[in-house]
Amino acid sequence: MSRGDTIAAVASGAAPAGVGIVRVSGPAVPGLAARLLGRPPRPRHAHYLTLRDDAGEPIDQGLLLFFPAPHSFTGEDVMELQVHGSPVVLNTLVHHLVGLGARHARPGEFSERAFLNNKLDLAQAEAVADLITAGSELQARAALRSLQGAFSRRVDDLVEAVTRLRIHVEAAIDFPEEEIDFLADPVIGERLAAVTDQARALLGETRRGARITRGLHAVILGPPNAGKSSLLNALLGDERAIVTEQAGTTRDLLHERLRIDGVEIGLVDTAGLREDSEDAIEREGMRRARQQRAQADLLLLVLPDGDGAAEALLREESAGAARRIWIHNKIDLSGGPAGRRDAADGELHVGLCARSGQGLDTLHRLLRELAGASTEGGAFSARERHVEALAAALAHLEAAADPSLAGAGELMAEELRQAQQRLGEITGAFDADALLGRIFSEFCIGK
Ligand SMILES: Nc1nc2c(ncn2[C@@H]2O[C@H](COP(=O)(O)OP(=O)(O)OP(=O)(O)O)[C@@H](O)[C@H]2O)c(=O)[nH]1
Ligand SMILES: [K+]
Ligand SMILES: [Mg+2]
Repeated sequence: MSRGDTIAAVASGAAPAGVGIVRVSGPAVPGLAARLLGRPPRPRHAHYLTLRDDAGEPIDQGLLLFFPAPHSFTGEDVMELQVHGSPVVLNTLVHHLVGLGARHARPGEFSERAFLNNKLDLAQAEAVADLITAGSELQARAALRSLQGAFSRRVDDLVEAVTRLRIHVEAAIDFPEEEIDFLADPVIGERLAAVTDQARALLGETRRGARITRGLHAVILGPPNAGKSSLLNALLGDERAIVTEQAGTTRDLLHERLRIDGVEIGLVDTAGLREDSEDAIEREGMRRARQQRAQADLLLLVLPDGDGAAEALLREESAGAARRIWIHNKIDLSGGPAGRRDAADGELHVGLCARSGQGLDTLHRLLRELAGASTEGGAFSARERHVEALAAALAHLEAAADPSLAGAGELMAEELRQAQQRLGEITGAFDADALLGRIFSEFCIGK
């Protein structure tokens, strides 16, 4: 199926590079290919050719590959031109193709056509973007699983189960003489409970997938001079932050990326927190630190080992936080043990020495687990958008299962219909033009 016009763009990454690729998709492709080659192209064959401009001047020599519809990325006739990865050559070539009737592709337009031609569903198309921008092996592997349909299949299974239930309930409404019996049937309640459990399980995995895509965001908090910047440097294995014995050394936020065994974690160093300060700069630093706290998936709470007042301050400062690891630093001074510590609060506590690195391996291991590496077995990537849609679908399923709805077939059917609708948004099973525009505009050109 074709979208009418033919689009062209550089599809390869930053030039200069050894090879660059121009991708062309649309009905004009066979004609364009024949014109460039001087004869019709053979499908999926690497033709070696000299590409020439209108005046017959050579632009470059390279390869032409033709993928006839529907067996191509977009599902349309597609041509890929492999040339030298020179920005000048690539731009000249695209310009030449535009002169021959193609149009510059918009960002994400190739993927959008793939979606519109049913080559990919929406979640898979998003996985293409997430795979391309993956910053770690874990993210890349998870995105590839979603691209291959691991996530979409789970959503489709759930849609199928909701649909079957809906048909059942709506049939009962259409045949009112049987409605009473039918809606009292315990099988309905059981099936609804099973579908709700299925949705809840998938929501959990989708949240994990979104966390993998986003990458874990950890914020280091603690009183002045606790060794927060020393810890950041020790984790990164690099003297990124300034460390001095002066309390209040760090004022600004320092954002860094930490990679542990193919897992990526965002780390933020912050100004030391204390009750109050006369210093306007320090106060602003504390305000920024607290602002970061709200956005964190994980707080690394650093305190001098054995400092009860610091611990009390941090309990107050981190109340209601998502997840926290307590880091009892400077064990060389306290004489406390390195590594995991059992604590009455059941939370994660680690003794370490940021200066020597003692105990750091334990922290590395914990971070790696919290970042999702322990869920590697089959984890798929997802996005916040998917989490929201699934959570909304689950709420409708729970509403349908509400005992007060027993016997109210229409209300139950309506909740199921809405659950199905929200699930359909994930894979794009339902028409949603506004949604498409938003999703594909975030892609880069050539994708
Ligand atoms: N003995 C010892 N000193 C440490 C350790 N970690 C950090 N320090 C020292 O503690 C002092 C403060 O360290 P920083 O890393 O600047 O502490 P901070 O929490 O970032 O301080 P502010 O940015 O001022 O809030 C420095 O003199 C560090 O060398 C440790 O494990 N043992
Ligand atoms: K300091
Ligand atoms: Mg500091």
